[in-house]
Amino acid sequence: MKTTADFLNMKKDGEKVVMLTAYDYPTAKFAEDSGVDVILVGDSLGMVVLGYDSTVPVTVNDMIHHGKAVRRGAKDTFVVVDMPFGSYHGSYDRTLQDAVRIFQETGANALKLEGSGEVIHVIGMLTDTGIPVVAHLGLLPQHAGVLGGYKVQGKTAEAAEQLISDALAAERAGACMVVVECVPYQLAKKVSEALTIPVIGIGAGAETDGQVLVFHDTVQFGNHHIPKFVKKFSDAGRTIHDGLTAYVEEVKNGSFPAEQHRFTMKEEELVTLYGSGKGE
Ligand SMILES: Nc1nc(=O)c2c([nH]1)NC[C@@H]1CN(c3ccc(C(=O)N[C@@H](CCC(=O)O)C(=O)O)cc3)CN21
Ligand SMILES: CC(C)C(=O)C(=O)O
Ligand SMILES: [Mg+2]
Repeated sequence: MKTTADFLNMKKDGEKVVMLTAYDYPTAKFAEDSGVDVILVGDSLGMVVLGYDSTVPVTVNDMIHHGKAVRRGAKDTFVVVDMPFGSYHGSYDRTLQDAVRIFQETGANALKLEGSGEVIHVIGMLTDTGIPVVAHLGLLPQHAGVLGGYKVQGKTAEAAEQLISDALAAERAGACMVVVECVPYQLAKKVSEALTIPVIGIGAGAETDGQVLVFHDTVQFGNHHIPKFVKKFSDAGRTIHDGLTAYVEEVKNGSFPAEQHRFTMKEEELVTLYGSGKGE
């Protein structure tokens, strides 16, 4: 299992950190077997596996349910779990209670929080408690309602400067990693150069310390909208569709199940059952 210290060294050595989302046991196993460095149990699960049209309806219990399955599937991979909408903006006590629950019950190695401002204090508070924290800046999907949709962030010099200072503040507060989502590549590069901790990009170009993608986008699992910044590395959706239409067709036309898919009763049992050797 890699540690936060290993990720710092990877950045120093110029080795990219590969992060991928997973939400269940088999996907976590695939991710671990493929050599992914960090698995993110993203609240994007609300959209790609629960069918909501944003991440806002996702609950602490949802994150725990999926986080536990991922942990069981990837025992040797660093697992980060997203804190869901509204779970870290209330009182200190409630935030700590939710964070401790997610961290203890899932066995995650770190929690991820979207935003800056007040969230910087929360990063410090959780780090002081002993919970490693990944910061998430740029496009904040939990703020889509306020931001007016999923739009590229940090496009003006002023917004870019703000994002750099937010990233520095997150690092000072103790964050072990930063995810920057949907920002111009020139800004992502500047942020990566400004920080000691690894900066993981999504829709942020190639000049970050690592990349993260949503599993269902990477392998085209499902017929959801796939953002422009995604490369489709395989076509699982097509493979699954082809397999299932063949299944339907073969049941309908009687070619499945075949002889090798059935069980047979012995001749003497058939004699007892039917009084003759004919079970057919
Ligand atoms: N399937 C999936 N993939 C993701 O990467 C993802 C989620 N869901 N859900 C949570 C957030 C939301 N994210 C998104 C979703 C859509 C766009 C998108 O459609 N962006 C536009 C560009 C918008 C612009 O030009 O300002 C695009 O065409 O890609 C971006 C990020 C990233 N995360
Ligand atoms: C898009 C990534 C960074 C994320 O937060 C998620 O999958 O929820
Ligand atoms: Mg998320």
